[in-house]
Amino acid sequence: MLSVEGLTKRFGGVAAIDGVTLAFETGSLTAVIGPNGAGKSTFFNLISGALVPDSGHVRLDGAEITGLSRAAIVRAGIGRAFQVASFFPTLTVAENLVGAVAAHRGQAAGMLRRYPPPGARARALEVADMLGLAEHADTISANLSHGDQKLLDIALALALEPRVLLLDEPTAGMGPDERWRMIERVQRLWRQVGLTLVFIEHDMDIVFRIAQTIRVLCYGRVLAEGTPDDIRANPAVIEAYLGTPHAGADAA
Ligand SMILES: Nc1ncnc2c1ncn2[C@@H]1O[C@H](COP(=O)(O)OP(=O)(O)OP(=O)(O)O)[C@@H](O)[C@H]1O
Repeated sequence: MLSVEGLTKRFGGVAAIDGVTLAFETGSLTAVIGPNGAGKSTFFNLISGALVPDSGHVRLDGAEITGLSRAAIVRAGIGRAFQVASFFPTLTVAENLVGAVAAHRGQAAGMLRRYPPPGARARALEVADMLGLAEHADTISANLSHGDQKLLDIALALALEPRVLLLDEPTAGMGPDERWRMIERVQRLWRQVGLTLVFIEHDMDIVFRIAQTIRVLCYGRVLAEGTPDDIRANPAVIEAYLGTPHAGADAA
């Protein structure tokens, strides 16, 4: 289980995350939602080690990971895919993934194109297949569609064999069709790998359709947590975020 306790991060006078205590059950699929500026990205930055909290704890299966380096947190089992793509655009999908697999195994990254370490390409192709990218294995990454570039970003995080995967707005910037294709792939991946998956999402149709549980942040604090049904009916969430009772309520 991933848990945070009393987590706090201030930027000047603003408490972006303010005494947040939350838990994410092993193997669960959770959406983190909230208005702009609620602290969602800061929350992910604190868990993944991009930011160090002012106070509080982050624990994975009881082990303290607070304040560890990003690399140490990845090794502990927390992966993250970003809103902004993080691959090498001039390399193919497979080459990018071989690099990630090899680095994760502590193998030298040099000479990878000509001499990939034994087993690394097979594992890279397996990961590509999990995200539906197998047919693009030899495509130069820069030539992928926007949606496939986001899938590659997730594949790169997956190559590091995380137990927890954080996805920051996986459908950002996508049209409706591409958006649902992405969500279907993410959901399939979650089922297949048995990950603890936590995602930030602004599209409430997606959130209510796929999340098992939802955590709502507002002004850096936990406004509500519960099942999609709990959240839809929560007066504080409706007032602060959803506006009217959610129209997509029957979609789930
Ligand atoms: N590096 C920073 N320096 C100063 N203030 C910051 C920094 N990062 C975030 N903040 C502030 O912290 C608060 C929370 O920001 P954060 O980006 O975490 O919210 P968010 O919920 O992810 O927003 P959005 O939905 O718009 O992405 C905001 O008031 C923001 O201006």
